Amino acid sequence: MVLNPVISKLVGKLVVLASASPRRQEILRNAGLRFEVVPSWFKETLSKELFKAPYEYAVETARQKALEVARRMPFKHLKTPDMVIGADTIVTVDGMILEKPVDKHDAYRMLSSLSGKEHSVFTGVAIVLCHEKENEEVDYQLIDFYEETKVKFADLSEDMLWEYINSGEPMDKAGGYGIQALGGMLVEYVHGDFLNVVGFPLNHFCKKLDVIYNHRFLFSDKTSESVRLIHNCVPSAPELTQKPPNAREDKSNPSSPSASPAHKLKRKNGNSKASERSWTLVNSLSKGTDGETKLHDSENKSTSIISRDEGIKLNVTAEEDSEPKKEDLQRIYELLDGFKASKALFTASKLGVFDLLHSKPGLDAEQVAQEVKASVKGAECLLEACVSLGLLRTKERTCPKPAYENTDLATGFLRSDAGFSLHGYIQHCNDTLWPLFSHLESAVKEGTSQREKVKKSKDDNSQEVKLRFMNAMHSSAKVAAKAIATAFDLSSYKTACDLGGCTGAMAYEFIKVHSELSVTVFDLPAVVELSEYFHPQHTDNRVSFKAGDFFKDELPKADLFILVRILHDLTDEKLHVLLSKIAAASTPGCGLLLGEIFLEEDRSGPSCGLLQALSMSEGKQRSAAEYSRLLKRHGFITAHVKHTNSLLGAMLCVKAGTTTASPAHS
Ligand SMILES: O=c1[nH]cc([C@@H]2O[C@H](COP(=O)(O)OP(=O)(O)OP(=O)(O)O)[C@@H](O)[C@H]2O)c(=O)[nH]1
Repeated sequence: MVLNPVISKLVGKLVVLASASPRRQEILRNAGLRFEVVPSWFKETLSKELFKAPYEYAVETARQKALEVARRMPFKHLKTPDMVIGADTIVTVDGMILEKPVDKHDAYRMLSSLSGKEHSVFTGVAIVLCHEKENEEVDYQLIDFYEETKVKFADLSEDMLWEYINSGEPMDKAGGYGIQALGGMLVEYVHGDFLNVVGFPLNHFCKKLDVIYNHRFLFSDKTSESVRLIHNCVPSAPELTQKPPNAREDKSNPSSPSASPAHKLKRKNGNSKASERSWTLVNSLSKGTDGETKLHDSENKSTSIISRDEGIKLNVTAEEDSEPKKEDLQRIYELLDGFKASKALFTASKLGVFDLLHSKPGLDAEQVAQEVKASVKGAECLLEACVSLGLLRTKERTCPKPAYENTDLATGFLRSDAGFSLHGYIQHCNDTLWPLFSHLESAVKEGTSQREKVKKSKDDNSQEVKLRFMNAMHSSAKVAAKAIATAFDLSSYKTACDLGGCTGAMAYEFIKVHSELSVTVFDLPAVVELSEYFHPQHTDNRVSFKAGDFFKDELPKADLFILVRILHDLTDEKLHVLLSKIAAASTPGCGLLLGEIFLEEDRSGPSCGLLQALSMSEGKQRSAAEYSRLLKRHGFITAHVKHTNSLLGAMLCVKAGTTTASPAHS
């Protein structure tokens, strides 16, 4: 086996790592593999006593992790990966399976059981190969394996143990240690693959790839014994989480895997950290009616009920006066204080603090106060708050008064003349969104936007107000423009029309990255008139502006229509009016490129989209699949969806019909 050719077989394929483990990502990245990370939502709830050997448990967990992602992606991400890789690492000692400790005491229990002894580390790996069939169904083929490494720990004194535990390192690691870091100091010897202990057996994986690709038994030969069509062979996770009717708990034997209730339980169940914790101290387990399993946690005095198909349904806590957890309190206070942080940012931006400290870094509070015409006390508080928010930092100097300067964040985004300045958008947040949100309670009760309640000043229609709004749109468009413009290969398109393109921020970025493209910005006459304030110094005649109303007027001819942050503002009704006009102006093969915040399919996030919806006057936030369905009704078939580095996702759709242009995925 030669490594590089093996990895290079995967070039151009959509390889997905179904793991949140940073170590797995690093191991594979260092090996030169290009992949996307989609952490698995599989809840590690398999009953350990169902498996004859510990490695079977690790392999089955790895399979379920990978399959969950392989099954989810065509629906959630609207793309089918070529390969999904899942892994699960466990440690076994004295017949017990150790996973990641749930708290310091659990870590102590694990590490003291490893002290002075040899133990085994197993990593189960599952490779799921996805084959899309013509009818859009997907066939899955599964290859799995495991690797064992023996590790011997030195005798660990109590002091050593606690010092290590207090370093925090054990908490997200199988067996409670990280061999690659401080944990390496506890180890006397390693027999076998070191990377297997860290979380991924790279060598064995490459050998498997070699077999898959170089021996050509997989993609071409579906009858191979090594390949399994998963619906024939893999029990679903709920089946595996049930105890067999005759399974007995051997509580008398401490080495029996079933003796420790923690082994039967998963730490990852439930959505919240609170429910994760309540799993960990469970110390009795009883079978209820209707296939429910009840878990009694005597220490936390709580009962959790697991149903056959749903995982945890309920978590009833009997006593509520226990110490609140620090992270929970922190999270709540972060939310409570969110508005204060926003307002501190708005104020510092409005007073010009970031511009001032860019031109004169190292001023103290008194000097800043003088320059921005504020009180010394007020400036001092504001500057300190900005330091705590990571927007400013204090410069080291001998003088007793702290001297302030911008952090990279402020330099990059908060200066009014920064390339990606959000100054205009911050002003919009302060002047328009902030007052709207102060009426949120009525907005929610009445189900209407509160725009008319926000006091209108008589010059609301003034040029200055319009320019301020355009500036806000301009700054947020500039930040997202590159990600949208480069999301797909658009080389087959020569003319584009950016509908509602405002100042042309998007259009100028598009022509920068697509040398053959010309873009017409189509917007309302008042917008087009003011857009010249925003044109770059050296305008390019590949960008032109056309005034019109896209609901009423004829649209310019183009072979690519661009709609960035337009559709979420429209009701379904208006959206159909606009889409039918675009469809009428498009010929088969024409593209429609959407830039929007795409909600999760279950509408559980992202919060930036859901929070924005709270102040929207009409329209609604939608998921990529929803947009895709709406566009399909107008003959646009979704070609690709891309989750970009910016807040916006990108979706490229193509007008159906006989076509000459066929855009490729970049
Ligand atoms: O010496 C080390 N041993 C183990 C680890 C890390 O431990 C975890 C094992 O946990 P698991 O297999 O359940 O994987 P997760 O981290 O939960 O990620 P998934 O999303 O894949 O479930 C793993 O991260 C190892 O890397 C270590 O770092 N050093």
